[in-house]
Amino acid sequence: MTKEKPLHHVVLIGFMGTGKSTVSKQLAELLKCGTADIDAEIVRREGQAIADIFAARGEADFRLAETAALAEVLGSSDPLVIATGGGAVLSERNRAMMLQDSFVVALTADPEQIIARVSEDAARPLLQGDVRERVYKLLEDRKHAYAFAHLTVDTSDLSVRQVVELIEHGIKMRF
Ligand SMILES: Nc1ncnc2c1ncn2[C@@H]1O[C@H](COP(=O)(O)OP(=O)(O)O)[C@@H](O)[C@H]1O
Ligand SMILES: O=C(O)C1=C[C@@H](OP(=O)(O)O)[C@@H](O)[C@H](O)C1
Ligand SMILES: [Mg+2]
Repeated sequence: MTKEKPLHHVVLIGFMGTGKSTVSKQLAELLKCGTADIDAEIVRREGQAIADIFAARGEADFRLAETAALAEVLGSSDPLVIATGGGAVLSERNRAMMLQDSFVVALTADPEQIIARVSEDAARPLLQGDVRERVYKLLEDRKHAYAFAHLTVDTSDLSVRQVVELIEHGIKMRF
């Protein structure tokens, strides 16, 4: 009988504005482990802001940089809480890497909550123009994209602290 490999990292997936970046930092504090945000890693590796990579090099190039950053971070020997960008799950290769030795948590939120949260920050290149229209269109395109997670947390009516505690509980149940 083959023994199941222990899960090393916690990976947060989910649509833009569901709270991945914010939750990852607080969850890492609670779990007393390191943290990484793939968007921040891309900026560090490429020496360019996310919006500038989209504008100057296009989305396909951004996705290549995203896969490279994800592979590097997942290779860390220290256990990490990892916030991905909302589109990282669109690649089969990325999904396979995430499932290799990580506990994958999907964050969700109602469309109107997402719109309210992302409207505070105009930096997301895929939400330029009519934010409401863009969010509804992308939510439809990605409606099944986050279903591969081990655990899904609807953050709509929860504080960041409550989300963090639910994930901690889910991790305890899993191990
Ligand atoms: N549970 C929550 N309740 C209210 N606001 C939240 C919650 N989680 C995140 N936010 C806010 O929503 C915005 C987007 O959060 P962020 O962590 O950047 O999301 P993501 O990384 O998933 O795009 C931020 O202003 C953040 O403070
Ligand atoms: O959903 C997406 O395709 C994207 C989400 C963003 O991250 P957040 O989900 O953290 O906003 C960032 O990676 C980029 O703007 C593309
Ligand atoms: Mg983020």
